[in-house]
Amino acid sequence: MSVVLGVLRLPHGRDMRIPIYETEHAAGLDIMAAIPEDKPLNLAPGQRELVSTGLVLEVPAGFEAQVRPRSGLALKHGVTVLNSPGTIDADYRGEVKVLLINLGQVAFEIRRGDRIAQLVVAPVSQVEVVLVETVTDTGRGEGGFGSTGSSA
Ligand SMILES: O=c1ccn([C@H]2C[C@H](O)[C@@H](COP(=O)(O)OP(=O)(O)OP(=O)(O)O)O2)c(=O)[nH]1
Ligand SMILES: [Mg+2]
Repeated sequence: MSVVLGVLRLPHGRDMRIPIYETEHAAGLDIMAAIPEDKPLNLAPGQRELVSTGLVLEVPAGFEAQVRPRSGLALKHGVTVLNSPGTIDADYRGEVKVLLINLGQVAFEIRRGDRIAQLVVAPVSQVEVVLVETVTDTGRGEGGFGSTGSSA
């Protein structure tokens, strides 16, 4: 059975196309900037901005929607999602927004309808949190952060 993602377009996003998978097995649904046509966003180097998408999602319980960067924007312009991957909780009913940052050297202009990020819908587990006094021994133990060596 397919997983259904409810997508509501807010008034300022009514004319925008709904997110679609661009290829047969794409993981991400591209989402667009729903900013005013006459007010493009000029993202200066180092600047971050919360960008409207005009979308409210109804993510099914047991899933989340992740807001991920588009690799092309990152490679060509140094523009990425600051809090990547952003988390859209299944019970969130506000507008999905994308926190973009320009890590490049030059300003980057975003216009209405530009694809700024992608949504990946993924299953999540809510666990039962149990307070314990000890944890089991393992081979790794406390080793981490490069403890297994730096060579391939
Ligand atoms: O990139 C993002 C990340 C989050 N959200 C929305 C949906 C999410 O369900 C809500 C809360 O996100 P998060 O838990 O990451 O933020 P918080 O700082 O912990 O805020 P809160 O106290 O509201 O949980 O904000 C977005 O629209 N875009
Ligand atoms: Mg939170």
